[in-house]
Amino acid sequence: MSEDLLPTDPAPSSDVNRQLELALRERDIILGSAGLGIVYVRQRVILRCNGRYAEIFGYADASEPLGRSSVELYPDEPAFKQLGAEAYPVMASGQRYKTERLMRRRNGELFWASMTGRLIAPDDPAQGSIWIVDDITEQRQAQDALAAVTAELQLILEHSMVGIVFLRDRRVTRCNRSFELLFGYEPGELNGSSSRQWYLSDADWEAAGQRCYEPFKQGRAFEGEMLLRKKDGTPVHCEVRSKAIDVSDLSRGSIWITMDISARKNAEGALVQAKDELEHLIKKRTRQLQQTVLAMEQKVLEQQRAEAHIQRLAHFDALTGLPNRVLLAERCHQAIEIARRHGESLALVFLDLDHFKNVNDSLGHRFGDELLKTLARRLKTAVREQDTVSRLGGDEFILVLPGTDNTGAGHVAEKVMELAAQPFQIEQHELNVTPSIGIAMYPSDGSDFDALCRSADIAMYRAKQDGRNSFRFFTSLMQAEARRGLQLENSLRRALERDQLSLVYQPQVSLVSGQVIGAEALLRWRHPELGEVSPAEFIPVAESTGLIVPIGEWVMRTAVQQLKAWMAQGMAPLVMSVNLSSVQFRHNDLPGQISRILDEVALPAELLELELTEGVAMRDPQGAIAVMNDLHRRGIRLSIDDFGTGYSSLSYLKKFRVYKLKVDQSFVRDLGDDPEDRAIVSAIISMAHSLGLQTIAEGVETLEQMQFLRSQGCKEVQGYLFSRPLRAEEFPAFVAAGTRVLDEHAELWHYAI
Ligand SMILES: Nc1nc2c(ncn2[C@@H]2O[C@@H]3COP(=O)(O)O[C@H]4[C@@H](O)[C@H](n5cnc6c(=O)[nH]c(N)nc65)O[C@@H]4COP(=O)(O)O[C@H]3[C@H]2O)c(=O)[nH]1
Repeated sequence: MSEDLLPTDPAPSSDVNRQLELALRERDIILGSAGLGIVYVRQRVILRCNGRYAEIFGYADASEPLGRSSVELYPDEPAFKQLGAEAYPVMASGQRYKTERLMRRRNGELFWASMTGRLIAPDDPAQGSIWIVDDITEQRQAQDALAAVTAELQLILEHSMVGIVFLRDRRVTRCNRSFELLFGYEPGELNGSSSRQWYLSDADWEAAGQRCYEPFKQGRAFEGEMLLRKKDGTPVHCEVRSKAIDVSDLSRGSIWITMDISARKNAEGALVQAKDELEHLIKKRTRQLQQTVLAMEQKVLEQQRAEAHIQRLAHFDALTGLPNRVLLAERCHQAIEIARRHGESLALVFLDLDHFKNVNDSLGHRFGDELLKTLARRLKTAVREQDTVSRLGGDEFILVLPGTDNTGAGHVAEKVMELAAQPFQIEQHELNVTPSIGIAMYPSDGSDFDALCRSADIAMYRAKQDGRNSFRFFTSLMQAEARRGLQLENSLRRALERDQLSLVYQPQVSLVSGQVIGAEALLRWRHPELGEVSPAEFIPVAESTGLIVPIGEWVMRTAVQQLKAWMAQGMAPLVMSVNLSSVQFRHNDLPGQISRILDEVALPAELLELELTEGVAMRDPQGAIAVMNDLHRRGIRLSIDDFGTGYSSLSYLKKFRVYKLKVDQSFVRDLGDDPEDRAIVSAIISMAHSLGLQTIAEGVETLEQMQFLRSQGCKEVQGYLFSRPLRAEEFPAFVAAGTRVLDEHAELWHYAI
């Protein structure tokens, strides 16, 4: 190998030669075994090289390159020259020249070579140079790869969107721009600084260090969210992922990948808030809905109740709970239908309490209501399951009794009379009432509900007329009378305008002086077809239709005009009594109306006397007292007509501004043979005296009656004994002859006196 590298020199002596030869051999062996290529080049020609050199450049052995131009070893001539230009100045200064270059193998392949060259004689470059060459292609490739990876990593680091920081001993060794931007630092500002600065507090910093220690030690990544701070102190939510660079040596530090999640956190916060608000809203809405639903349920319930109530009201009487007229009509229609199909009869019983109004007026509606409720309960006990007991209103009840004939209806009516007759104990009061009952039968008295009602009503009315407290079956005669009532009503409407009304005057005589001291005006109606109609028949019709108001005014005006006319004819003044219906009495401005008439006629008020029945004060005693007071103030006299027949309350009587009581003719009629009537009449007269009231008795037909009345202290009388009601033109003559009547009975008269 030595000959491969060095020129063979002649040996100076055998020993010396021998030693030199050995030394050269050692050197050759060393060079030959060297792992690096070594070449001796002079004047661009390869003079010597070792095996490794030949191997590197692709020669078969170390002898093959010898004598070849070293230029071939370069990629091209310029490369060769460039090396020469760079290397020879260095080598000429005695230094080694070191470079890494691309060189060319024998097969033309380029490879990276590290080359270290030195001139054998720096002062004589022509002596050539020795180069140590190594094939570093693999190393360069590895370096390139590493550089590429490093560059890539650098790229990643620099352009990563997330912040990346390398810490050692918790100080920044390196970080990317994103990390700096994340925390608001200038480029490079963080290098070498402590990580403490982006923690909010020492405690946080310590805690973070402790939290990541364990994962680092185990080679795991630490992951978590942290609230950190920017350079200016602004808090920033970060997601952090960190790992020790070398698990076996934690002192080599760690890498931290940091991401700003403030936006996400804010969004999450906003989301949580929005969710909370939504939940709150939903809860509120749910509450509202629940309330609405509740309110609606309540409303529906109320509606249902109201409907049920309306339904009940529509079909049942609120006071007694009995079916009302509507339901009664329905049931009656059904019952009639069944009766018609089976050819059966049916009874409709109309019940009305006598003088029930008095209970209400005297004790109050509460008592009246209680009485009606009790009566309703009693009535239900009187009938069968299939019967209907209903209340029409007021004190009117109707019973429908399917499959009932006259006998059965009569029994029920008697039973009802009994039940109604039993006293009603309401609070501390024991009340007694009597019913008047009318019965109509299907099919004889009506083929439908309305017709049966009308018939029963007529029958009931008849029961009342016949003295009340009784029952009557409807008859065809009643039908005729009812028809007449209707006819009267229609005719009465035109009676005034057709001048069919007139007045007659019944003299009133003083039992003290025997003189005619007054006249009672009594109304007469002469109908062209019906003839003379009794006021007892048409006055109730006039009252029920309200016609009594204009008729009454006419009576008043006619009566006072008549008195005025008589006086004008020379008759001594006397008192004109005019009957006043309770309907008139309740009419607005009665006192004013009477005063106007008196003014019109220019008659002193004290010559007019108004006869009121006891009933006028029943409905509204206080109002009646006020009207009486008003009339009294105007100087108009008041008397109570038909005294004893009504429902007088003595306590009210004392307050009434009346000056006279008129004893009803029903008591006078039987004075002769009824001790009870005598007792009543004497009681009325003495009571009147004790109240400071005068008395007049009506319907006096006999001397006995007159004598009795006079003996009891009654001062005035009227009746057929003295005179029937007279026509106006007859009256003055009677007054003139009046004493004659008494004269006829002068003996008795004197006896009586
Ligand atoms: N049996 C008998 N009867 C006698 C006797 N003396 C008089 N009468 C009659 O008895 C009635 C007395 O009148 P009244 O009690 O006010 O009863 C009156 C009165 O309540 C009412 N009335 C009559 N005219 C009017 C009027 O102008 N206005 C009002 N509101 N009612 C009147 O009609 C009722 C009946 O009147 P009249 O048929 O005129 O019947 C009169 C009269 O004709 C007698 O000795 N024996």
